[in-house]
Amino acid sequence: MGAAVGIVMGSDSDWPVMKDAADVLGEFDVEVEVDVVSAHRMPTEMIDYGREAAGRGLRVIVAGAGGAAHLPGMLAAVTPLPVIGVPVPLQHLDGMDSLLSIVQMPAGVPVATVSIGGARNAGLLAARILASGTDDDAARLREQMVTFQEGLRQVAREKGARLRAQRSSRVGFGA
Ligand SMILES: Nc1c(C(=O)O)ncn1[C@@H]1O[C@H](COP(=O)(O)O)[C@@H](O)[C@H]1O
Repeated sequence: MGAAVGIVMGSDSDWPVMKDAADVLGEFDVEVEVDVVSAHRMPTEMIDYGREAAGRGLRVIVAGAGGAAHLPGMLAAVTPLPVIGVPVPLQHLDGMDSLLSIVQMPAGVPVATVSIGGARNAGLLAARILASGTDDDAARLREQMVTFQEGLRQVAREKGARLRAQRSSRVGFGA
């Protein structure tokens, strides 16, 4: 089977952030494709990518960009697929510029925006979208997601236990 999720970014300089989306989807055995597609620097290829994505078998697009981040919104304008936008922090403005560029979409053109640098959550959201289907693969993904959530719960419980143990071992004033 071909890739179910397309992970694209405005530049290869976004990869250290965007890699987290590919990694977590790998943990869920979801096939991905990765590429650089820039709305600003290669507008015609970007439009082609968005227009052809569904026909090529992709089911979700994760798009990351920094600064004036038009890529996720422009892809959402030309594809019927769900688009998840990842604001990539650059040296200036800490990613707030990118966050606002991605999140403030006009009515009718939704982009599911994650936090600044939140590519791992973007990958997890893509997995959840795939898991909402009615096919066998969706059922497998749902099961895997429940196991993953159980792992999170376990880690949080251990954090609480550590904190409680730390406090109970302290004696004296201010403990
Ligand atoms: N925001 C966009 C778009 C776009 O939205 O089309 N294309 C490139 N970029 C961003 O420019 C930043 C700097 O890129 P370079 O490192 O290549 O100079 C990257 O974060 C990229 O996502």
